Amino acid sequence: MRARSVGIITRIDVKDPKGHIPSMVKKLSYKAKLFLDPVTASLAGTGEATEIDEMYADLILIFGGDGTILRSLQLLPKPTPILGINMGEVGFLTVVDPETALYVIDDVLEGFEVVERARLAVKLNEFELPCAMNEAVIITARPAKISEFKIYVDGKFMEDLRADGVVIATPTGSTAYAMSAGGPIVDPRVDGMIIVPLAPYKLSARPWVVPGNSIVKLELMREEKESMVVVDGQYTSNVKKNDVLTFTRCETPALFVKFGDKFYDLVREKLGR
Ligand SMILES: NC(=O)c1ccc[n+]([C@@H]2O[C@H](COP(=O)([O-])OP(=O)(O)OC[C@H]3O[C@@H](n4cnc5c(N)ncnc54)[C@H](O)[C@@H]3O)[C@@H](O)[C@H]2O)c1
Ligand SMILES: Nc1ncnc2c1ncn2[C@@H]1O[C@H](COP(=O)(O)OP(=O)(O)OP(=O)(O)O)[C@@H](O)[C@H]1O
Repeated sequence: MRARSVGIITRIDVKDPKGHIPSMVKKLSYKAKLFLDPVTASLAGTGEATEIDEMYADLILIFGGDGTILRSLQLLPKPTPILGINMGEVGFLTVVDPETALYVIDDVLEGFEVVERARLAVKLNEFELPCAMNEAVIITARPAKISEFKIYVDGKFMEDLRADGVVIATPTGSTAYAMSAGGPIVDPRVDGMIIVPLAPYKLSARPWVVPGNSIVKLELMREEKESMVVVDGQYTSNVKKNDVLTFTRCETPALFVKFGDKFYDLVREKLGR
């Protein structure tokens, strides 16, 4: 693919002492039509800004950490290839080092390949929530309270759990919250959905991996204990007894610019610390 228009999104509290972001804007302004989010426009000293939900571009550059990628994915108006430049702490999804970004972009503008990453569609009863790149977490609204729910896969009863909650993750999200909760690390090329109980009050409870095209349903059982569903740490909604959450594959995967095959290096280098 080639990019004739590029959107640039920057983490709100970014620190950029070396001026990587204004340099990128200047360089790209000769090569492509640019859409700058308000943070980027202010750093670059240009008057014109475009909100993320108005960025109809061929390519999106994101200066930030993983949270900035997750947030942008929920706001972008159409599926667009993303290249993340790490201006955050961990940067598992932001694979380009800011020191090399100006060189990397030359190659990318010559043409790039796109990798699809599966997302999760989340429904609360009949109401569609934003698709999850990492996961949906169902968790008690009050700390140190226990929730109770039943999980079904393709109409078959899987198990009932009393627990703090449960994480339903994509393979991409397997290295995030799901990993911390004891779930397996899953290569993102695997077509699967990961179900990880959070502090289950049950000796036999274990994480599950089910096929990526499964229909997973979760039914809340307890009346008096309110819970929440949180999508990618960005979107939150309250859930209550008899609510049913449904998880399926999202029709629109996330698109990332292919940048080496770094998954195992990233796991070793970023999560092994
Ligand atoms: N105990 C935990 O591990 C825990 C708790 C809450 C949220 N999270 C994760 O945080 C994400 C939201 O990110 P945020 O930056 O807005 O919140 P945040 O600032 O609280 O950061 C959470 C951390 O998770 C890392 N992370 C996010 N996605 C990742 C991925 N796919 N692989 C590896 N690491 C990843 C981030 O780099 C960051 O260090 C959620 O989707 C959830 O996965 C993790
Ligand atoms: N323009 C913005 N407006 C509002 N919130 C933003 C904006 N940019 C970033 N954020 C939020 O700020 C938080 C911190 O950003 P981010 O996760 O990118 O950095 P980080 O946590 O240091 O990096 P990492 O996730 O790689 O460890 C995230 O929750 C993100 O959603």
